[in-house]
Formats: sequence, C-alpha cells, structure tokens
Amino acid sequence: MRHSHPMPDQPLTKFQLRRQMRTARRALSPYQQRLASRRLCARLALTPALKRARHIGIYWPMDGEIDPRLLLKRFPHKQFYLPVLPRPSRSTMSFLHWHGGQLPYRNRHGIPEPLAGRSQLCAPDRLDVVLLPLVAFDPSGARLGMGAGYYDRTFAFKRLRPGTGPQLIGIAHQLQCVASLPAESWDIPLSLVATDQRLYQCR
Ligand SMILES: Nc1nc2c(c(=O)[nH]1)N(C=O)[C@@H](CNc1ccc(C(=O)N[C@@H](CCC(=O)O)C(=O)O)cc1)CN2
Ligand SMILES: Nc1ncnc2c1ncn2[C@@H]1O[C@H](COP(=O)(O)OP(=O)(O)OP(=O)(O)O)[C@@H](O)[C@H]1O
Repeated sequence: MRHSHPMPDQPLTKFQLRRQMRTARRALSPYQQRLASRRLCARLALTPALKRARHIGIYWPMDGEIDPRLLLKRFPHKQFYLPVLPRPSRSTMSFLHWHGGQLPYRNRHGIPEPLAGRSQLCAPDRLDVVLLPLVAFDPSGARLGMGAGYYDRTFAFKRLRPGTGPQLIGIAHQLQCVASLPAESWDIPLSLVATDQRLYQCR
C-alpha cells in the first residue's frame, strides 16, 4: 500500500506537466487570449532585441499558445518567417517568409506553413530573433516544448558556437511559468522569456 500511489508533492513528470499546461492554456477564453496577445506584443515591441531585429522567426499559434502575430502590424517593415517541419531525412526546420495572410497548406501536425518555392527561405543562423512557442518555462530560461525536439535540433549550433545565430526568446502565457524545469543536455537556453505579464531576463 505504502508505494502504490505517487506522493502528492512529487515533481510532475514531463508528460504530466505537458498535459497540465496544455489543458490550462486551452481553457483560456477567446477574450483572455486576445488580451494576453495584445499585452505580450506591446511588451515585446519595447525590447531592444525586437527593435533592432530585421529578420524574425515567429509561429502560427495552436492549442492555446499565446499569439505573436500582432507583431506584423506593429512592425510592417520587418521580415517575419514561419518554421517549416524538417523534410524527410533532414533533422532541422527551415524558416519561410510570411506576409501575414492566410495559409492554405497545413503540415502533418495541422499547423499552417508557407509553401517552399513560393516563399523566401531564411537559414536559421541568419535570423536575428526567434520567438519560440513553449509548453512550460522556468525563470532561468529552460524550455519545455511539445517533445519533438525540433527547436532544440534546429538551434543546436548555438551550443557549439555560443553567441552566434539568433537571440532565442520564449513567449508564453504567465500561467506556463514553473519554479524549475529539469535541464536536458540538448536544451538550448532562452535568453529572454516574455509573457502577457512580464519579462524574464535569463542571461
Ligand atoms: N505553433 C507551433 N508551431 C510549431 C511548434 C509548436 O510547438 N507550436 N513546434 C515545436 O516544436 C513545431 C511542431 N511541433 C509539434 C510537435 C508535436 C506535436 C504533437 O504531438 N501534436 C499532437 C499530436 C497529433 C499530431 O501531431 O497530429 C498533439 O497535440 O498531441 C505537434 C507539433 C513547429 N511548429
Ligand atoms: N541536438 C539534438 N540532437 C539530437 N537529438 C536531439 C537534439 N535535441 C533534441 N533531441 C531529441 O529530441 C527529443 C525531444 O526533446 P525535448 O523533449 O527536449 O523536446 P522539446 O524541446 O520539448 O520539443 P520542441 O523543441 O519540438 O518544442 C529528445 O528525446 C532528444 O533526443
């Protein structure tokens, strides 16, 4: 009996944490989502990183993720790029230029992507800033994603050549903040996390 149930105060496994955070995120109302997105984008727009950046990696939100797409209206002269899943036998994502309109094609996870050949490609190391989706984060800049490792693999070169490549900025709802996440050897740390409520300067 003593060992038949996990202790209630045991740390959640990554699996449990993902499920809990994704459920909490999805439970936000459309009004809460719009408000959070406006607050996030207003805060991000004031950061030196965004003001300086010319080529910015962004994402198309899903599953209750905070929506960064208002930034296109704030910065009509900057170039924005969406991630495209690795082609067969490749392991890293590409980034394709996006003007802000609707996108008919959806990838195998149901997320809209621009079409290769029709949109200009930007190599991951040529982006100035990347806004990363995440499931949970901690104030040190550790990130828990969907679990496929796409972003970790795409920006793994930053561990070999620290200080090169884009500045990686995690964006999230404030409720996605946890006290601490287990660090994995392949994790690429975030330099900044921005939420609808505040900024976390990580290093
Ligand atoms: N908005 C957004 N775009 C993104 C990511 C993300 O986290 N958010 N990614 C960050 O890596 C990549 C896609 N990664 C993904 C990894 C796993 C699943 C996934 O497991 N999805 C379903 C299972 C069903 C299905 O895939 O069809 C799930 O919800 O459980 C989805 C996307 C690239 N684009
Ligand atoms: N640089 C890398 N080289 C090889 N494999 C990697 C690398 N980075 C991550 N992986 C693999 O990807 C898998 C998923 O990693 P993890 O659970 O940390 O993903 P995540 O950061 O949550 O997801 P995502 O980046 O897709 O949002 C791990 O099992 C790991 O083996």
